[in-house]
Amino acid sequence: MANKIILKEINAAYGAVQVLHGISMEVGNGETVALLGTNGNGKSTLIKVVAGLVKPTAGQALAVIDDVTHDLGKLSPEEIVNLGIAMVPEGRRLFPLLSVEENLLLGASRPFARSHVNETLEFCFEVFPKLRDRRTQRAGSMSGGEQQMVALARALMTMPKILLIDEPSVGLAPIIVKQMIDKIAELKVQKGLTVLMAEQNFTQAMRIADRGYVIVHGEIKIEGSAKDLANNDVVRQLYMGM
Ligand SMILES: Nc1ncnc2c1ncn2[C@@H]1O[C@H](COP(=O)(O)OP(=O)(O)OP(=O)(O)O)[C@@H](O)[C@H]1O
Repeated sequence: MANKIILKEINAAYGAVQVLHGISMEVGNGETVALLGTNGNGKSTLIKVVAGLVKPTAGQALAVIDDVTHDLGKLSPEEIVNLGIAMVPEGRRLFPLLSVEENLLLGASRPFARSHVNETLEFCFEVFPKLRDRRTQRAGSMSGGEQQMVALARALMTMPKILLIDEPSVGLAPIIVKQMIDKIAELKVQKGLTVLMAEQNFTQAMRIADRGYVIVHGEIKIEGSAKDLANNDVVRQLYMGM
């Protein structure tokens, strides 16, 4: 059964300020697609459109879940989570005073996930053994990398089919970024996920992405495979200073 995202000519605005201009893109079943671009170009806003947190002012945001098409513009964020689309927000947004385990359990709020909570929690602890060791520790006292693990695991607790990940590498040391990106690739295979990931770190993102889209000032400027993008002059200028 296929799980996809299809965006058609999406515009989005904060008040009078339009930040997305006619974005059309697709994330195919089982694909990992990277949304690339430097700060403030609209990556987070686009992720939020898919999560239902920002409503498009024009265009259509569709998700296909188990072969059924849904219009995301007409659904609440909660309904979108219930469909099987989970977001790992930028900056992790954990409950700092709650324990690691309590944060994870809050992820299992949708009815389908609630009935599988024990096995999903066990799966998360197998993926991130450190979280099992630290299950009673307050999330706010974990390191940045550990907090990113909690945020990723909390999204997995919703038992998603499509995973949206906003800037997983922000504020993390290079070695931790590499581990986190590897973990996302591993999870995608294990769970057969469709993944849309916003990331500024071009090299790390394109290590695991099947394709990428580069957003500049709220428009898609370039799209292609990792190889196409790495050979593109504009990308080389933007990311590699060449
Ligand atoms: N809640 C908001 N209200 C008003 N403007 C906003 C809001 N959120 C984002 N913006 C503006 O929208 C534009 C796009 O921001 P967005 O966060 O989508 O970019 P980004 O590429 O994800 O960058 P970053 O990695 O810094 O989050 C920016 O100019 C930003 O200032």
